[in-house]
Amino acid sequence: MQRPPANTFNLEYLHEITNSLDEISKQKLKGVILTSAIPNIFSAGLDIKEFYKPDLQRLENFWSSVQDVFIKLLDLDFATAAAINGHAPAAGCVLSLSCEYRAMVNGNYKIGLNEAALGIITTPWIQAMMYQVIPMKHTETALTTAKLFDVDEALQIGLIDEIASNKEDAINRCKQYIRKFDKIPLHARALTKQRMRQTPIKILREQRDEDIRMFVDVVMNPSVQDNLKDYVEKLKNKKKK
Ligand SMILES: CC/C=C\C/C=C\C/C=C\CC/C=C/CC(=O)SCCNC(=O)CCNC(=O)[C@H](O)C(C)(C)COP(=O)(O)OP(=O)(O)OC[C@H]1O[C@@H](n2cnc3c(N)ncnc32)[C@H](O)[C@@H]1OP(=O)(O)O
Repeated sequence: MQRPPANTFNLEYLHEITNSLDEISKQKLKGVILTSAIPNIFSAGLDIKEFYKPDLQRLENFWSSVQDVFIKLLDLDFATAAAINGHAPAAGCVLSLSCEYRAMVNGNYKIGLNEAALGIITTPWIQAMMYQVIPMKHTETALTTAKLFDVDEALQIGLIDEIASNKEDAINRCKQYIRKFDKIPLHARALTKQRMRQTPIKILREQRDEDIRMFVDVVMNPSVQDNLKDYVEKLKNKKKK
C-alpha cells in the first residue's frame, strides 16, 4: 500500500484495491503479502474525511466499496499474509485480520479496533473476523474498550502470529508461511479456507443492504459527527504541538 500520508482508505483507493484484487485473482499465485510503503504506518484505517459531514450517496458507495474489498480479500484462493510494518488501527487492523497470517514489526506501534471510542459500533462481519482470530472473550473486551494493543500484547492474545525485527524480516516470515502450502493441493486448501471463513463472508454477502443502512445511520448520528469533528481536529493539531 502506498497512499501517503497514512494509507487511509477513501472511495477511490478502495476502487483501486478492488481492481488490483480482481487482477491478481486471475493469476496463478502462491500467495499475496500485504504491507506498506510508508514507514511506521501499515494503515491508519478508513479515511475519516469520507464520513465527516459526508455526501449521502458517496457515503453509501463508500461502505459498499469497503464491503467489496473485504468480500474479495476473505475469499482469495491463495494464501494471504500481512507484514505489518507500523500502526494498524481500525480498518488497518481489519485488513490484517482478513489475512491468514500476520507478522508485525517490533516497535512503538498499535493495532486494534478503536471505533467504540468514537461512538461507533463495529458491524457483525468485522466482529466475526476478529473472533475467528482471537477468542470471543478477548474480542468482546477489545471492542467494547476500544483497545489498541502494543506489539507484545497483540502477540500475547494472538492478534498477530509473530514479531519481526524489521519490514524485511516480516516479509520473509510471511513468505515462509506461504511456502507451507507448497505441497497442499490448491483446491483443498482454498475450500478449507472458504469454509473456515464462512461466518463473516455469509454475513457480508447476505446482509449487504442492511449493513450499509447500519453504517449510514451510525455515521449520520449527530453525536458521532460531533466526535468525528473533535477527532479530525485532534489529528490536525497533533503536528502543531
Ligand atoms: C468511523 C467509521 C464509521 C462507522 C463504522 C461503522 C461500522 C464499521 C465498523 C468498523 C469498520 C472498520 C473500521 C473502520 C473505522 C475506521 O477505520 S475509522 C479510522 C480510524 N483510524 C484511526 O483512528 C487512526 C487515526 N490516526 C492515528 O492514530 C495516527 O495517525 C497513527 C497512529 C496511525 C499514525 O500516527 P503518526 O505517525 O504520528 O502520524 P499522524 O497522526 O501525524 O498522521 C499522518 C497524517 O495522516 C492523517 N491521518 C491519520 N489517520 C487518518 C485517518 N484515519 N483519516 C484521515 N487522515 C488520517 C493525519 O491527519 C496526518 O495528516 P497531515 O500530515 O497532518 O495532513
